[in-house]
Amino acid sequence: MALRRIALHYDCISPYSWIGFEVMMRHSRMWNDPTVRIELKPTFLGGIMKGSGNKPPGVVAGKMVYMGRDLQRLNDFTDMELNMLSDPFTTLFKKGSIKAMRAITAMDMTNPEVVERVSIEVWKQIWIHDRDITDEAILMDAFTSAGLTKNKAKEFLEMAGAKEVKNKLKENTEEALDAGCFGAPSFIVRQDGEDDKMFFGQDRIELLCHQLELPYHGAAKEGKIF
Ligand SMILES: N[C@@H](CCC(=O)N[C@@H](CS)C(=O)NCC(=O)O)C(=O)O
Repeated sequence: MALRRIALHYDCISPYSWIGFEVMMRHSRMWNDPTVRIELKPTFLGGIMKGSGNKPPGVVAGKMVYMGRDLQRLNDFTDMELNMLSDPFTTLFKKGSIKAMRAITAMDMTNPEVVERVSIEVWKQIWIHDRDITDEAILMDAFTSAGLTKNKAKEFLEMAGAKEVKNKLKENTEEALDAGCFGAPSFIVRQDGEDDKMFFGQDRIELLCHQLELPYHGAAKEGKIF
């Protein structure tokens, strides 16, 4: 069978991206299918919002309240321990995630094997510990918790300022916009001879599986997301 590629566009500022990432990676391991390739695409959600003319759910008061409840329900359903942020407005809209996502992009360009572990540790810092991921010391903690040496972690933080890295993050973001993305996580399915198909949300992995005729193994397996 011809190769099916699934581009997973995510941003660590987005808790739903974390869930989508874990669920997709678990499915990929369970499928163990050489005709399916997951391509991790660190993306800048702020750029997606701007480029698509969308607004983050948090700017609508009711959606922010709902998101808090939704995350709690997701915790109850899985073994995740997501916390609502103590100051969501500052964390999500003033501080953002660009430095973290640029550093992860630098890893993707040079050491892609660390991207999965590091991304998860960055999500933990913000969405479990409510820590400031614009602070380099917090990012260092995340990178070293993922197994990087201090020197290597520092190197990636420095690389985050490089033009090629900034351009690559922009490129991933534009690629998502071109496919019609307006939020995260987004999954773009690519197959030779077929139009690209975009799926928005961790809760649409079931439909993605149906589209690709791949087994869906649930949002959580025996209560575990991982
Ligand atoms: N139902 C989706 C919601 C995902 C979601 O709300 N993502 C936010 C970022 S954390 C977003 O991009 N929202 C844009 C929108 O809802 O239009 C899911 O469960 O994954």
